[in-house]
Amino acid sequence: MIKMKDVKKTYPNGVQALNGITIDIDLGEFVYLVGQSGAGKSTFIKIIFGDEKASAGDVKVAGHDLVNMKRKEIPMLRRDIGVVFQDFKLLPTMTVYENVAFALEVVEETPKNIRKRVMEVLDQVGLKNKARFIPDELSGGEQQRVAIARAIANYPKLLIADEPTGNLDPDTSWEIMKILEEINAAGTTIIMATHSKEIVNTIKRRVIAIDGGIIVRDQHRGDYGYES
Ligand SMILES: Nc1ncnc2c1ncn2[C@@H]1O[C@H](COP(=O)(O)OP(=O)(O)OP(=O)(O)O)[C@@H](O)[C@H]1O
Repeated sequence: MIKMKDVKKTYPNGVQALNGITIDIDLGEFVYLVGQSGAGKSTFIKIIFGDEKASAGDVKVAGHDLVNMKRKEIPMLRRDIGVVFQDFKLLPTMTVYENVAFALEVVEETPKNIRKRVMEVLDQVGLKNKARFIPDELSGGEQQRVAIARAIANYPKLLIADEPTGNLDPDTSWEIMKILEEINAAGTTIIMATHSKEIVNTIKRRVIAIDGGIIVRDQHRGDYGYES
């Protein structure tokens, strides 16, 4: 699903955020990405969904060659990847329904299929009854569930979550984790950057630790390994 070889990233200001990352992540895996602030987690994630380009090395994601990819090909890559952020990034003037439908309209799904699929994913995240609400009328956990529904609406092979529970209280965080586990159990590969020691040490999965732009640990059913 993801194959990186000696990937480096130097930002225009000279910061070397990634210093030689080599990694294989298989279809269906659930991977935590851990590391201190500034370690390079977000940069790693941005390279995977084509938000930043590697300065050197090879990057293959869901069959796409990201190094030789042209900008106009990025939408094709994004069809295979759903992304969820710490701050939800919902469109504030649109309803829950419209936020999710939007993700399907841009890939030119038919109106009939959009209606069916939006209600299906809202049901999956337990928010069918809030379809007409706007984001401001929802709790943080509910907003994150809408963001997850939007991210999976187009059946992505890969779901990337950059600190999805970072703004949520512990109970709500466990609800979000339950949903992510269900999505993974249905076959979607998940990569989740997190600072939550409790989550990583409780729901045991592969742990990739990044420090100073390199992978310092890659452990099957690993621990968080830092003080939170
Ligand atoms: N757009 C950018 N331009 C220049 N430097 C950047 C940019 N984005 C990140 N950096 C730098 O690259 C390094 C890695 O940052 P990155 O955001 O990948 O870390 P992180 O592990 O995700 O941190 P956090 O846990 O705080 O989100 C840091 O030194 C950061 O300042």
